[in-house]
Amino acid sequence: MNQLNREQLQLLEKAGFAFQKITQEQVLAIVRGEVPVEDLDDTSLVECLTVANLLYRGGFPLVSDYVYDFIFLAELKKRRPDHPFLQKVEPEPVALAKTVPLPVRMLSTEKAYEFKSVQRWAERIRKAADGIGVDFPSLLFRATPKLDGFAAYDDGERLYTRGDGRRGTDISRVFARGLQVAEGGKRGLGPGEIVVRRSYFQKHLARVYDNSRNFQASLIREKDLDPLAAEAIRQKGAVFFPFVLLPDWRGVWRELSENFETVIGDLWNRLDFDIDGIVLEILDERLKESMGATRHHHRWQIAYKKNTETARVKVIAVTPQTSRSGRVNPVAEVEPTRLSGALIRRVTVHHYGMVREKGVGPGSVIELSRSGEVIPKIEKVLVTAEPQLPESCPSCNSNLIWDSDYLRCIDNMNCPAQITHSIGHFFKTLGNIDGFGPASINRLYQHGVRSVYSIYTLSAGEYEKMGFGPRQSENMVAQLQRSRTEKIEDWRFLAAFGVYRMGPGNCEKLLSMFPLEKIFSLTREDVASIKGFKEKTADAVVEGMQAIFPLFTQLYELGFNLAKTPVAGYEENKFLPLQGKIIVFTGAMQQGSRQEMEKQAKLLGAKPGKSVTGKTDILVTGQRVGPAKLNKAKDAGIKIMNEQEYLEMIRNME
Ligand SMILES: NC(=O)c1ccc[n+]([C@@H]2O[C@H](COP(=O)([O-])OP(=O)(O)OC[C@H]3O[C@@H](n4cnc5c(N)ncnc54)[C@H](O)[C@@H]3O)[C@@H](O)[C@H]2O)c1
Ligand SMILES: [Zn+2]
Repeated sequence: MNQLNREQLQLLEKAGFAFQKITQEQVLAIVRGEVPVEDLDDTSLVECLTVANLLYRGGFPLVSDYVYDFIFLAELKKRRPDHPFLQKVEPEPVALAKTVPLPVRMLSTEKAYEFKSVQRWAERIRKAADGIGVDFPSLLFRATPKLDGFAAYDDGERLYTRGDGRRGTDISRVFARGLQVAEGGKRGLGPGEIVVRRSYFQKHLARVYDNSRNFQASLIREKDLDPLAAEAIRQKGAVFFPFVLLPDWRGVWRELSENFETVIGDLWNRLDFDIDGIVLEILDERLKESMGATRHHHRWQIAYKKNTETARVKVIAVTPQTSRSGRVNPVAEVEPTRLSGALIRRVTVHHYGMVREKGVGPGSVIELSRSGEVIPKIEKVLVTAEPQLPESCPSCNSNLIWDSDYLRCIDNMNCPAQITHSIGHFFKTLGNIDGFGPASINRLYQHGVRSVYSIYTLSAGEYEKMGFGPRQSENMVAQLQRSRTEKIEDWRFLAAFGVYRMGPGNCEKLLSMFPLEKIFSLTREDVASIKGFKEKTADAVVEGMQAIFPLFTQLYELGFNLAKTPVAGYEENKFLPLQGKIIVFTGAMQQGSRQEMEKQAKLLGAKPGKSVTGKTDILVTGQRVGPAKLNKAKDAGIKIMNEQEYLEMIRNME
């Protein structure tokens, strides 16, 4: 694709769009993945989004939804979260025509391409429900197929396009032309979409149009209907489908989360219409009202989408890589291939068991997808080849053993890969220190450094002797010093040791049940009592804790500035009313300074936070608080109280 096609150019022209900052060639180079979106300046990026959006709305999309959402939009969100383009419903090109106010606002939806994002959305709903006393476990969710048609609103008399969400265009003419409401429905059922039946499209239109999106626009055209459109309307191949008539699934969050794939899969194939996702929403009107909407989407609704783009790639070689834990992971080097906006050269294969069984070797062909948001995944092995299995560790050359599906290097005392990756993991997890990337760690290793502890004990002079520059050496020592004196959560510190299964999340869980001083005397029963742990993993965790004990003690005694995780139900804190709550104070307070309020909250067991994050429980607002901050908190489902409400609450608690 070197040029936009005629239809696309016409669409842009009709919408009054002119290339200004960016050229047509540049847009296409971006679409082909030759120019990364990161290289665009803000104006060009927005221009690129505008082009993609206009072409999509007009029926001739330039890129897939995934690329649009996760390459283009995501970049703008990252750079300019407040950019006006993100604050509104992406406009339809027909907005140039005369518009009329819509009877209700019609918004876009928030998107999720991973179950994890759906979980985060549910978490926000849980918080909002707690905030107004709605019982979350019994809250009903509804899932419906997301029709991939042309959005419209039917008030019984007129039919409107969605327009900019507030004002649409009157397209009642399509009903006058005989368009029917789907499923024997009647007029006036509110929002819905004009859609084309899949079977009808295949039989009558596929020869002329690439997809039904190309065809949809012709149904609402102002000019005389073309014969294919007239016929599709007459034969009910095209209909207006109000959302209230959609087949659905209803149930509580627990059912939904436990059977997510099944619920989604069942709905995905229920209709004879193209769909581009499943819409999830809650049914409680009071909660919906309290959660409200941004200018872009309702907070109580989300669209789960799938990235269906796949690519077939040829494997050039499979390279073994020893990880921190001693697992030897197969990494397939592939012929560079573009997939959903990224150039892919290497793909991690799950394990050597898969390499062996599925025949992933030089010359094999694999099918990749990017179902998640970043990492490519191997869907299938299409052409097999002789696998090459390493016999010894690529790093230390010692023999490998099979541990179920994994190959493992067991010489963890002397394996350079295991040692350097563990050191790297420590600093990366600590997250408050620069200058200890792979290159520096490898140099340290070459000069005999084997543990994080010795890194902390080296002087600037000693770093210089290893070949680090004088300024760099000074800086490394200063960084190390700072990493010990700056406050850091104890769970983060523990997670840095990289015990099996003990990532940041589980460390925080563990430390909210047992204080740091107790964790080396935990029994397997203690560990198994943590939610999500089974006996077998508990054994491994206890063993892993024993293994890090010597290093942990060494480092701990250097005196890190650890912030204790409040221990729930632990004797001394038992009756604190705000136990474990993360509270952020913002704005000018009346009762005292913000510091004083924070101190008081701490005494009641709370953890004051500096800024609003997903973990915040309560935002207490004083005078002069900007709407941006409030909206952010609202978006995250955080309970918001003004100073008076807050003071009253703690008075009642005390
Ligand atoms: N590929 C591209 O170039 C390109 C360009 C622009 C936008 N897009 C896609 O479109 C998205 C934005 O489009 P949008 O603003 O129309 O939002 P959207 O795709 O989230 O759609 C929101 C609309 O979905 C409709 N809908 C269909 N089935 C529904 C159901 N069961 N329940 C409720 N609503 C239902 C409603 O009309 C609602 O207005 C982007 O995030 C991207 O995925 C793609
Ligand atoms: Zn090794």
